Amino acid sequence: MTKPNGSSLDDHLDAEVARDASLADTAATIRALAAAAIDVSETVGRGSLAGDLAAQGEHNSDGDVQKALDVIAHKRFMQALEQAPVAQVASEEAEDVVELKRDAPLAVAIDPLDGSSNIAVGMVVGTIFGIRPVTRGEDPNASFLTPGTTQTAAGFVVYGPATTFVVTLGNGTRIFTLDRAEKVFRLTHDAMKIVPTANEYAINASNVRHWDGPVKSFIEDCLRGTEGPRDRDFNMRWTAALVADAQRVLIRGGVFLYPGDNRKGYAQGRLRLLYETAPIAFLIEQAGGAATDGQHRILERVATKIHERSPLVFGSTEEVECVAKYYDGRQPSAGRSPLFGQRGLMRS
Ligand SMILES: O=P(O)(O)OC[C@H]1O[C@](O)(COP(=O)(O)O)[C@@H](O)[C@@H]1O
Ligand SMILES: [Mg+2]
Ligand SMILES: [Mg+2]
Repeated sequence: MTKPNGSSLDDHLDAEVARDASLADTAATIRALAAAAIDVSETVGRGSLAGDLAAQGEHNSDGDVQKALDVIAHKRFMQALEQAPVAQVASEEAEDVVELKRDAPLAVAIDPLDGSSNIAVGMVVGTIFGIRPVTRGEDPNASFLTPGTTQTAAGFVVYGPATTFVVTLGNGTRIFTLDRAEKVFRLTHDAMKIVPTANEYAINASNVRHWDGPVKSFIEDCLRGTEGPRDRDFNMRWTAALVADAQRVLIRGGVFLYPGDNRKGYAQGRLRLLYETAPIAFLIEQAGGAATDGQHRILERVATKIHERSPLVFGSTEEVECVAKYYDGRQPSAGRSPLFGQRGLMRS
């Protein structure tokens, strides 16, 4: 049994290992990641006093320019994972799989610093990770080319006004908040339950002209509010850090979309399957929500390469299901009733 609010992440991990002894290595890895997160939190908290954390460096695996904080976080988390029972790491900030302890049982996919565009403006950033068993074989990527259902744990850290550590080991999703004085993560949100429906959506609406028909129709019907088929008004939020949007959805529901679109290189959206969408999907499902690529469950998706992207729609079950209806034609208003005349603001 998990201890009440205020109990430490360590206590929770002990309880999880008592429930299932096979989680001992996973728990040890989470402890190492949490210690590193406290260090990264301190650097983020110093802001510009820590130097130019947004200073630009090399290009990473995805072609994004690495910022100083991306590199600091990558190094600190790699250092942590070297001390854990981890054989392989797939990091956003490393082109190839990094080999650690040869005979160790686990593989970790990590986005050391999520929300990089927020660094320069002192806004929320985070870290995302997914842990899965090692698959031994010829292919050095083999451990990561398995469905998200093989994850033994997933989590993310939000470096915001408070630093939070959000984690699941397959037995519910919990939020631990950093007690800065004692340098301990303490339980603040036990066994979370995402409300099945809510009037809030998150999408980067500047991409409207690039979206496909179902996404345009879904968002347009949200915008039409009580005058449209949804018959209720919606609010919109976009933090530009997946971790912060995910934490909001966990706490008060809603739906997040980063779909594929017709910009060059964005057919599968922007987010990476192994260290962004699959861990978030595990956490969301463990809190009673849903996570799809628009139609299909993210956790069943299998990567073919370590930096593969995937579309992501997650949140309150009824909202995620509603998006699927626009994709498969079950939503009668999909493709008609435009906002402005015959041709909608967002429909081509
Ligand atoms: O700038 P956009 O297209 O709105 O994308 C924002 C999304 O990109 C990300 O910043 C991608 O993460 P990285 O910063 O790790 O590359 C997400 O956190 C966020 O949801
Ligand atoms: Mg990211
Ligand atoms: Mg990143």
